[in-house]
Amino acid sequence: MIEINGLGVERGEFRLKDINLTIDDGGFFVLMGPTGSGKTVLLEAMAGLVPTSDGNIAIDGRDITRLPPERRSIGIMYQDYALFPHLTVAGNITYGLRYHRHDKKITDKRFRQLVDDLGIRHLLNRRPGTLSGGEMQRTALARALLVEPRVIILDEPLSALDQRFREEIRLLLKQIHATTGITFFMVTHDFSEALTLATGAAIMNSGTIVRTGAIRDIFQRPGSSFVADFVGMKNIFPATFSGTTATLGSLRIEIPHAHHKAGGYIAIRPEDIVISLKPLESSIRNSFAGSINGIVDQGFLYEVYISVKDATFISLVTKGSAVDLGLDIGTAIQVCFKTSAVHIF
Ligand SMILES: Nc1ncnc2c1ncn2[C@@H]1O[C@H](COP(=O)(O)OP(=O)(O)OP(=O)(O)O)[C@@H](O)[C@H]1O
Repeated sequence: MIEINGLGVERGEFRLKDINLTIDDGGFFVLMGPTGSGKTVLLEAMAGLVPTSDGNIAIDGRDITRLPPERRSIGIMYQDYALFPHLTVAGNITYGLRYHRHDKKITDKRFRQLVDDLGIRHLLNRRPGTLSGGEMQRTALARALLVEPRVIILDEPLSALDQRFREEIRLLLKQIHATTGITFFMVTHDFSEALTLATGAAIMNSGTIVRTGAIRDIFQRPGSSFVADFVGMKNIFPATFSGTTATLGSLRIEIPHAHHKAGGYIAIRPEDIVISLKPLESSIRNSFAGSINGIVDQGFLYEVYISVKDATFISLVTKGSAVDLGLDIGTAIQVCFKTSAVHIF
């Protein structure tokens, strides 16, 4: 278990203040927050790369706050991978071992297993400059894992990859997490990534943690307007699935592809919900009759709350359209969204 109590860090003008987190053993913890909120500073403080000014960090009850990085049992994989250009892939992967006492026989076996699991055996003699993004990533991951950390810290590991590799590495991370029992602590900006990987999450803003909990809970009950705005997806509903249909109370919602999990959630971004006075004659498959039960002024836009049977959908509407449509409380309105706008998790 990782326990962070009242942690403070000073970096120039920036302050990380009173950080308190508890992360269970073997969890997959995700840290999110706007740019500049202090996520990297927190990771670096945990890894022992920047000094702390207050509080402490313990792993399994052992206070590591003053220990040097190599004695913390924490592996870190940086956003830019930080591979050494003059070393081969093999040299990069084994680099960390020089700071760790280890049994050569066991480490050699582990090395072979890791390069096979990560599919990089054929790259061992290459230098980082000749590798693709995905290959650099796997090399960095192998380096962080070879020293057998209790915790692995990943700073936006998927952000530099194109969509195809992201999916692949995401699965790989999930698999490594499941098979090694290592606790993962990952920064990401990607909500679908967080939703598929995380067992727990924290949201940061301006150097403090503003919300912790299960990621789905954070989506459903943000607890503050900052978190609600940050997570952005406001239309989140529990649903059951059968083929390409999600059932939400008495509503049947068409979804982009067949989904076979019995229970789960669907989410639709408010900007993806179109409203009209009559059902739309178009390819939009989801169209439901409802009535307006709230309108909130958001500056350039109105946030319009529409009740449809057991659910309330939120749509973002420009002020011009609101006037054109004559929107008011009680107006009967059609809620429409494409199947591709339905996110499933
Ligand atoms: N060495 C430093 N000296 C001064 N200020 C720093 C230093 N390192 C970080 N900061 C500042 O601390 C703040 C938090 O930076 P940090 O890199 O942790 O943000 P982040 O949440 O990881 O952002 P991003 O999502 O963009 O990676 C920023 O304002 C940054 O400029």
